[in-house]
Amino acid sequence: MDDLKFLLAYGILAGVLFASIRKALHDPKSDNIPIVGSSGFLSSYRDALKFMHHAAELTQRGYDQYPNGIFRIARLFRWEYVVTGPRLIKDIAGAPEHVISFVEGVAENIQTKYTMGRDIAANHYHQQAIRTTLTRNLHTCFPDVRDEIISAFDEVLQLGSEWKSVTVLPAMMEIVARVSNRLFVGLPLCRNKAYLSNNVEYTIDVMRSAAIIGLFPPFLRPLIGPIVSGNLKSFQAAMKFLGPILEERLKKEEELGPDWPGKPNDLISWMLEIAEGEQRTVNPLALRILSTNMAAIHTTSMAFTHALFDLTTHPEYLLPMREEAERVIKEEGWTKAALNNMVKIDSFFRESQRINTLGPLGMPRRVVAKEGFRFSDGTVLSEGSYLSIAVLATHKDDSKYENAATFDGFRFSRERTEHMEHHDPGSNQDIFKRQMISTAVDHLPFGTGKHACPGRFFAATELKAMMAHLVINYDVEAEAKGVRPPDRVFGAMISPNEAGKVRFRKRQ
Ligand code: HEM
Repeated sequence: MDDLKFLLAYGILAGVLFASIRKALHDPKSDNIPIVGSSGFLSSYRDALKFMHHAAELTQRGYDQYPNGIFRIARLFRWEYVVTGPRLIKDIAGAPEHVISFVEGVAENIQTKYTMGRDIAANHYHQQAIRTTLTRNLHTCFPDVRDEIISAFDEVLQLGSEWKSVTVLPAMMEIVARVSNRLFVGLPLCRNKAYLSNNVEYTIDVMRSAAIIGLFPPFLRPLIGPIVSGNLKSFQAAMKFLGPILEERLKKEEELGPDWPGKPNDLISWMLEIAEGEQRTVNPLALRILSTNMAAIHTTSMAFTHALFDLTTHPEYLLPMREEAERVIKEEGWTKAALNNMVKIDSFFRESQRINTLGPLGMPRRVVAKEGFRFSDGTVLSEGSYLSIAVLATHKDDSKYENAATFDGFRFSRERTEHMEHHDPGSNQDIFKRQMISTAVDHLPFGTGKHACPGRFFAATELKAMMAHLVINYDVEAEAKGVRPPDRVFGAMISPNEAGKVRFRKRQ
């Protein structure tokens, strides 16, 4: 459908649906939950449109008024219930899936049913493989990760001793896609440019289709969804690459058994160890490789890009991180365990993730229990309510972080050192809480609780190894001294500037 026809159809439908939207916005059980913005029908509709460009301001306004409670903001066809404060965040983090659903919350954002199919929402064995086998294999597979980082930096950045400007986000997307796929599908596919860019395209395809479907009221989505996202081109393209490999693996298992000699140690094998019945066929396996790429590539490359923009805006951090990386590698060599001792680099990422969240809101959920959900302060959200957490406002709260608005790259490594000096070194509990991978009610880049990102151990290993490689081997500086390329804001999503550049050169 071309754009004009699409807009026309949408305009007519919007008119017809006017009255039903009003009904959808009214929920008597939640009438006592304060509204940030307007409560009138037309004005709340205007607020919903405003949310697309001012989500962070609206959320911050709500957070300032209700720092330990729940407020609501109008979205196009529903209310968004925004939760703040440690007590209520804990309520969400600990709630079971059949009461407050992660899957249904995410489904609203990516329209899973139409963009990726019902099966992926119903069966999560790839997440189990990431949480267990992939994470356990990080030590063993670290030499592969390291090898891929070296060749990807060389081939993607193509640097010599002269300064060169590089557009950071696309370059990091390529490097991260390669390094991640070294563990997901192995060599040689992890270096196939067409396969890698198709993975990036798949995520964009899904997000674009989801955004269009989300413009329609829920009852029209079963009609519109398949038209908008039917047979995503990038899924068909991915099958060209993944199909033959998966067929080969399935054939080998059938002929030689599950532990055949020379079986690769990668995500395909780890998924096959868990998958049962129908899931042990090419399409479901390919969809899960794509879905893992979707969860991994954009998030990790955005985190590295933000960190690089932070580093070049605050160049005073470069030498201490270089000194740390060189010292640790000299003492321990390039191992996963050595990364644990790079506390400054770890702290730098934790701080960068604190300041640069994926959006003002996080941890999207939907209440699915028939009786609704009662928070520990007595507030009730009825079945069907969509909720999320004011992540960015929490991270920028001065009562939780000293000078919260200021980027302080070593705030967490300092806290860890101070803790070591003043406490029994045997009681390590609190120190670990300040690591990049540790989630908390006031530190939510990876979420917290039951659905906290299972890929964060891999992401941290990859990001820290990339940063150590970078500071040891390259000089890096801002394109314009002291200027950080401004973030891009799309509705409730914040991304580092995709055109932002920094300058690199190989160290002499
Ligand atoms: C810096 C990089 C990353 C960030 C910032 C990130 C962030 C997140 C967040 C915020 C969630 C949702 C948590 C919630 O709502 O409670 C999540 C879930 C998830 N992430 Fe990540 N992630 C990253 C890297 C990765 C990687 C590398 C993988 C795969 C290897 C991965 C796989 C997943 C999966 C499978 C889920 C769904 C978990 C579930 O259903 O319980 N992520 N991630």
